[in-house]
Amino acid sequence: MQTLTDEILSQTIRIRPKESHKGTYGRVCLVGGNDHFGGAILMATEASVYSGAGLNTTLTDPSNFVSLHARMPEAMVADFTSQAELTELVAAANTVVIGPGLGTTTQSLHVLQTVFNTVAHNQTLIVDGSAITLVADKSLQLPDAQLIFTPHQMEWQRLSGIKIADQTDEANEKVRRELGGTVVLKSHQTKIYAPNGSYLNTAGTPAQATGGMGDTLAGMIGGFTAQFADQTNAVLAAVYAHSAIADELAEHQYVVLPTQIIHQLPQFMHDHQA
Ligand SMILES: NC(=O)C1=CN([C@@H]2O[C@H](COP(=O)(O)OP(=O)(O)OC[C@H]3O[C@@H](n4cnc5c(N)ncnc54)[C@H](O)[C@@H]3O)[C@@H](O)[C@H]2O)[C@@H](O)CC1
Ligand SMILES: Nc1ncnc2c1ncn2[C@@H]1O[C@H](COP(=O)(O)OP(=O)(O)O)[C@@H](O)[C@H]1O
Ligand SMILES: [Mg+2]
Repeated sequence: MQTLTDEILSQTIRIRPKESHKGTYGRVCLVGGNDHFGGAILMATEASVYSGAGLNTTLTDPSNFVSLHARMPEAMVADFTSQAELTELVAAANTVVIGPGLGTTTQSLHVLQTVFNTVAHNQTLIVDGSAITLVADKSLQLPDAQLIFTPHQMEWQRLSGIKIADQTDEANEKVRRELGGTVVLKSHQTKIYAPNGSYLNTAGTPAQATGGMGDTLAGMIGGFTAQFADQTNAVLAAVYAHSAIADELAEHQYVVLPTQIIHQLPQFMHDHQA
């Protein structure tokens, strides 16, 4: 297992070429946020926007439209209960993030199944939060896409069948191979099991232990994978940046809020581009 260092940032975050436009930096679709968990998809969206994804569209419950527009005029919004909008927008994305605040109702399942039926082999699909729980509970068949799962330990227990106490590298890697794709197993020391090897994130702080922290990471992974060509490095850099920013803030703060990490992103990425 390799330990992540700040080298992953300069290996991943590129100085932007002059001749470029929003289309150069990827299209992200974020799907989630039911009528109880609007905050989750709001944070994921804000994290993708602040990571620099060129175009961001959020598919959510209409009850979240006003708050999304008010906080983030940069993002477009659409109704995830409309099958037509969902399929059209998801099909046009480079990266799709599904799960933050999606919930586990029949409607949530319908949205997830539609996304799974729509995504194609060349698209990156980040499966987070409720989407992981639904895949596990309903034994859903996974789509043929570039899959990135972002479970915390309890979600990984549900998805992999491995109890938290038994989540060894060997057992985790075996299930990753069966699932295909990459697994970001979140904890106080997040581990990333990728097709090319596994990585340990020693950055991060208990000041991060607050609701919405993972929703924010999912949005960052969305923004990074949409912009940066090497998909594994994009995931690793997002995980590392999320924790490294928190560590900097925690030098002077007891708790670090997800939105504070998000607002530091443009400056942090500026300081680590190469
Ligand atoms: N503001 C919002 O709208 C928020 C919405 N959220 C959404 O709520 C839904 C349910 O997610 P939850 O994770 O809260 O619920 P879950 O029921 O999936 O998992 C939480 C449970 O797992 C346990 N657990 C064990 N190890 C853990 C670890 N390493 N990290 C985290 N939890 C661990 C916790 O003690 C807790 O009992 C998701 O869709 C999520 O996106 C949450 O992110 C909280 C904030
Ligand atoms: N004690 C801790 N030390 C370091 N990182 C932590 C700690 N507690 C939580 N985190 C990080 O916070 C995030 C929590 O994700 P998650 O549980 O999915 O949050 P939510 O679903 O509420 O957004 C993960 O990235 C995890 O690594
Ligand atoms: Mg979560």
